[in-house]
Amino acid sequence: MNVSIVGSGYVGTTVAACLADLGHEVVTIDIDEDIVDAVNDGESPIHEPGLDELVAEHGGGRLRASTDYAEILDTELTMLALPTPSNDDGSIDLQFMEAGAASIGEALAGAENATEGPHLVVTKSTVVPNTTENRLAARIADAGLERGTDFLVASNPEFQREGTAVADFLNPDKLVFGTDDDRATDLLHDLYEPLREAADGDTPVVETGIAEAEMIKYANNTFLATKVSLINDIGNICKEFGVDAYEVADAIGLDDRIGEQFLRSGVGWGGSCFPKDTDAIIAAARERGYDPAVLSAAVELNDTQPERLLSLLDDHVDVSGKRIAVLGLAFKPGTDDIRNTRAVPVIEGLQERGADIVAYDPVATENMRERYPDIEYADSAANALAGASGAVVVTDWDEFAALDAEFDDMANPVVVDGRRIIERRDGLTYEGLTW
Ligand SMILES: NC(=O)C1=CN([C@@H]2O[C@H](COP(=O)(O)OP(=O)(O)OC[C@H]3O[C@@H](n4cnc5c(N)ncnc54)[C@H](O)[C@@H]3O)[C@@H](O)[C@H]2O)C=CC1
Ligand SMILES: O=C(O)[C@H]1O[C@H](OP(=O)(O)OP(=O)(O)OC[C@H]2O[C@@H](n3ccc(=O)[nH]c3=O)[C@H](O)[C@@H]2O)[C@H](O)[C@@H](O)[C@@H]1O
Repeated sequence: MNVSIVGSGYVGTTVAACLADLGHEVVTIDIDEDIVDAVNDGESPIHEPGLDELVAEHGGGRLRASTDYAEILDTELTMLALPTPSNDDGSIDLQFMEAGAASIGEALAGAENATEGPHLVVTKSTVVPNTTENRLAARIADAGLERGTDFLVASNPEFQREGTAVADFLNPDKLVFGTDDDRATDLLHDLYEPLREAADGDTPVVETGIAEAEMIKYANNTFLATKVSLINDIGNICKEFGVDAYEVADAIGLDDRIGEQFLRSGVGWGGSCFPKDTDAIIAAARERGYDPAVLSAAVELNDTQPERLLSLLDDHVDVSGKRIAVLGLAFKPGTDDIRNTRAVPVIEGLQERGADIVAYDPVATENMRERYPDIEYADSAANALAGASGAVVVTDWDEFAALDAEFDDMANPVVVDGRRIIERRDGLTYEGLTW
């Protein structure tokens, strides 16, 4: 199939490179010329394990990039993989999606569509229910086009995670096709047929309405975020009783109805999606007169975990004027992404207390330096710990599990672990956040 993808960022590039690898002819359209040049030169514009190899193999061949929306005319369907950030009040900001949809409309209106039948426009980005039909279809139609005759719309949300995006896309737990037209459903089946064949054909396909598909994505992300907040709530209770929340989580995870994943309690969830998607669906619900009590509590609890971490440190050290090590800055291990990382409230809490911060992360230091240029950054965990009067662990990087003698070089060996990654041992004052 000939496929176009508007937006060549984390999702667009990953999906494009994987679809090219599965045999489709794919073109990505991006306004950023550096990204377009990189893809055509066979270089991945983003860091994801396995993506460099796929872009190197197909870039400039079955995978091309362009700044020209007219490229969509030679394709059977166009996916929108544009950003959906938050407005100041937490609601979804649709400016990028509406601009992309308007450009698609202009391209479709301005030239003869080379493919048979109405062009299919698929929302890959995460958008609140009814956005595709009410907002995006309307922007496409603004060019003088008629939905149903000139174009169709559908929703096909994406569930990949950062750090494992290629593997997640190629081996999904499910595919969700939100359509209101048989031709749209058939095209999505054609698109994913090679993926399902490669995955032994047993990937479940959920055929549903467009708004249902949009809501499935929010339900998925907010359920997982709430699951982590719930285990953090339970973990905080455990801590009050001196009970190990990880032993409790391991046991309850054996119940199939609960499941073992997303039960790692600690300093909370961050990243480019859980916080913005939770805020967006809460804002959209409130706009319609419903206040989602559980989701609001999940956010509130997530916001308090960093302060709980710091109050445990306060129990052992008066941090004012003292050197305090922050281990881990990325929102999770395996990425240099610091968007909504829990390290930010931890750093700000330490600054409010007058601490002298020294931070370390294996890959995210430069990103954090842009945000906080005035704090000290160490080039190793050992150098961050040397002379420190206390340390907090924010990201569960594997290398922190190997730390041992490095704690002996601290001025005062106190560690508060927000991710259950450091070994408790003699000579170290160790506090786990929920154990
Ligand atoms: N990052 C992730 O792991 C996941 C993200 N999502 C969702 O996918 C969507 C996209 O997210 P990311 O890929 O992370 O965004 P991103 O910010 O990495 O990429 C967006 C790309 O769109 C380009 N762009 C902006 N305006 C444009 C326009 N008018 N025309 C053409 N290109 C334009 C930008 O230059 C950028 O390269 C969001 O809705 C997000 O919630 C869903 C699942 C996973
Ligand atoms: O919509 C998205 O962008 C994506 O958001 C998340 O993926 P991601 O944010 O990349 O990372 P996760 O592995 O889900 O972790 C999110 C946060 O939760 C935290 N977490 C996760 C699991 C856990 O048990 N405990 C915990 O604190 C992580 O440390 C991290 O800060 C979802 O897992 C993906 O399915 C979804 O596609």
